[in-house]
Amino acid sequence: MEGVDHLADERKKAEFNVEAMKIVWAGSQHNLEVSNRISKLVADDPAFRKDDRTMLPRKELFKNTLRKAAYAWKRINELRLSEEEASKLRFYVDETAYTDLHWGMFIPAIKGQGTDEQQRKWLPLAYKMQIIGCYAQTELGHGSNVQGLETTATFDPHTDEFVIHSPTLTSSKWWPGGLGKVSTHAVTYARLIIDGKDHGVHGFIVQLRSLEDHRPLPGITVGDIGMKFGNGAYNTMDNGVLRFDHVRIPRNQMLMKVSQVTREGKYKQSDVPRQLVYGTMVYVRQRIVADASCYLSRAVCIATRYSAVRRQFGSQNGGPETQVIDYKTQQSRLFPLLASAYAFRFVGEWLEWLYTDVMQRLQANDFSTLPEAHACTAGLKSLTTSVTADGIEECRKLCGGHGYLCTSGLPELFAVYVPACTYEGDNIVLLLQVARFLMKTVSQIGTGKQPVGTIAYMGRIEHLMQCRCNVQRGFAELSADLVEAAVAHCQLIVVSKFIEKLQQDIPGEGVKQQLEALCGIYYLSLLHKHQGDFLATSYLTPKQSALANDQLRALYSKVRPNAIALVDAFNYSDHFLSSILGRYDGNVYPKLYEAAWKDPLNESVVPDGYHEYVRPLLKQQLHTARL
Ligand SMILES: CCCCCCCC/C=C\CCCC(=O)SCCNC(=O)CCNC(=O)[C@H](O)C(C)(C)COP(=O)(O)OP(=O)(O)OC[C@H]1O[C@@H](n2cnc3c(N)ncnc32)[C@H](O)[C@@H]1OP(=O)(O)O
Ligand SMILES: Cc1cc2nc3c(=O)[nH]c(=O)nc-3n(C[C@H](O)[C@H](O)[C@H](O)COP(=O)(O)OP(=O)(O)OC[C@H]3O[C@@H](n4cnc5c(N)ncnc54)[C@H](O)[C@@H]3O)c2cc1C
Repeated sequence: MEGVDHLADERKKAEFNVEAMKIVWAGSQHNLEVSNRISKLVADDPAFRKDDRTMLPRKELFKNTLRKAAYAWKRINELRLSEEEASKLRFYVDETAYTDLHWGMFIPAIKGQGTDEQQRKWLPLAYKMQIIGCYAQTELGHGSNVQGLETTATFDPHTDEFVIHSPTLTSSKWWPGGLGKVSTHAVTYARLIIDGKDHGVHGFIVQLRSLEDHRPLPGITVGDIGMKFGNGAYNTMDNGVLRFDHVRIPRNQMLMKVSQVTREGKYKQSDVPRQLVYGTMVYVRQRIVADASCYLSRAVCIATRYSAVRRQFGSQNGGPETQVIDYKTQQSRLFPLLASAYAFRFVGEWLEWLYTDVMQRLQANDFSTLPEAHACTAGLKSLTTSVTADGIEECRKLCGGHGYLCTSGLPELFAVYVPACTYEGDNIVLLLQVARFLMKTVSQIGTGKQPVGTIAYMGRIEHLMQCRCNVQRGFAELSADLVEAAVAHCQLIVVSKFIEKLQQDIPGEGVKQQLEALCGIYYLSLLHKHQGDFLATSYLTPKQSALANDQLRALYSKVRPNAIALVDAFNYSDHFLSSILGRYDGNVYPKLYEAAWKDPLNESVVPDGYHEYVRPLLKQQLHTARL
């Protein structure tokens, strides 16, 4: 029934102030106000419709994305939105587009690695979208191994230019988002060669397409790499292939904050670590952690609301059947994901703080926290994206058969999200970086150096103090175990940041209690999952392990009446969720029924192809039957 809130009874059960929880989730009253305003602006505008996305053929889908991106930009200018509001608008438009890379990587790369002069020249053009840029690092042959990139940038002292070249097929740039069909410029990573000497990988601003007719400039071959996983999803993005045939760019288009090439062809390194060339990746990994909570919470919101609507078995004396959310098995799969969404929100907030702190230190030439920032961004990116991708798929299963329909919103959410486990650093490769950092720390503890920050706890572990560890020896052989250690380290960060959040003043009736319950679910479910490790290492006795499990079940019961309100606190509009199963009003069945009839296959009663391919079969059966 239209207008009826089928989840009203569930909402009445809430034992906390949902509006106050919305503020906690948003980060502040101000953030909540901006989110409300901008999400409504997008939801109310039919130009941002997205319910047909999974049905559109690629070319139409892509053109539609271009239209939406242009329209979003028009609205941003008409309404004079601030940078914060504009980025919220792109978030609520909820369609992966070339603009993500322009704002998310091209501009940050110039800001982070360009000199003041370079920033003055390029940023105003980019901010006004008079040029559109992408981040062209990965090649056909190498993605993870950045030092293995093959594209060359050879300095020509006669003309004061770099010659950008793709010497092999495997050196073709491959994957950069926005490159395939739209970008006019790319921050391109290439090996710097001066006088035959290879100085390693550096960033260069290279124009790819004419600003007049959008054709590739001489020496440039560029296109899209083809369809990707799922319908709609990441296919709104033009991930591209790019080859250079001795393309010349002026010397001042090498990004020169970290190192410089002089007019005479001298290579000079600033007094900063060369790893700052990787700075854009650190920035984006930090953003990806913040995003993980958004994706996971969307899936959890859909699965929680639907689990309260869906009933199976358990009818007593002709009464209603049991809501599937009341099954302990459903709770034990769903509530740890609900808790994870909140946990990732808070660790994302903390990581943003850590990143800002590192940036401020770098300004003051203090590079001491860079390795920790690299380990935290790499490790948390890996942990949160893996859990989120698996969590979205679990939410699909929690919704039974209907979860498999595109109208549930879950298949597209999974398809668009799952590459986050690969892009911006393959998750295993990133965990190996964390493992390396941990092993280095162990070796330093042995020499008496006290670890600080997120590794301070290692200084309190007695047996680590006796360790004499060489990072290289045995590392490869033990890498699978070291990856597990890296995950455990990252989980510890997530748990400790959740606990630190609870130590803050959190206003709103019952809000803190709910967060305490969720925090308990987060760490107790981890403890339960890994109880074998805890028992094997005697960190827990079997009795303690059993008690922890009892406590976990008790927390599920505590959260159960609050579950719907806890997902309402994410404050997602029906437009943003784009899911019949996750509708705010829970009016699932009539809407599923209605939507089925809107499928293009149902436009005609007899399908195209019937007369060619089905009718002859039936005729043949009639003939056989007569025989
Ligand atoms: C609103 C904004 C939202 C933006 C969101 C946009 C989303 C758009 C969606 C998708 C975009 C996707 C874009 C991409 O995928 S871009 C390509 C990303 N590529 C990668 O991530 C490659 C992964 N590989 C690497 O990062 C590295 O090469 C490495 C694997 C980490 C290191 O390899 P290697 O062992 O060869 O190391 P090096 O010799 O290069 O360096 C050794 C020392 O440096 C330290 N290190 C490495 N990386 C960093 C870093 N980033 N920062 C600081 N320090 C770093 C490393 O630990 C070594 O240190 P040590 O002390 O041990 O010597
Ligand atoms: C949707 C999408 C968007 C992207 N956007 C961009 C972009 O805008 N710009 C850009 O430059 N790039 C982009 N990329 C590329 C992306 O960054 C790389 O694909 C990613 O860094 C992984 O590198 P790879 O493909 O070389 O994987 P590989 O390293 O080849 O990984 C293959 C397998 O090998 C394993 N492996 C690799 N090295 C090791 C090791 N040392 N030890 C153990 N196992 C190892 C990995 O775990 C994985 O299982 C994008 C990729 C995708 C999927």
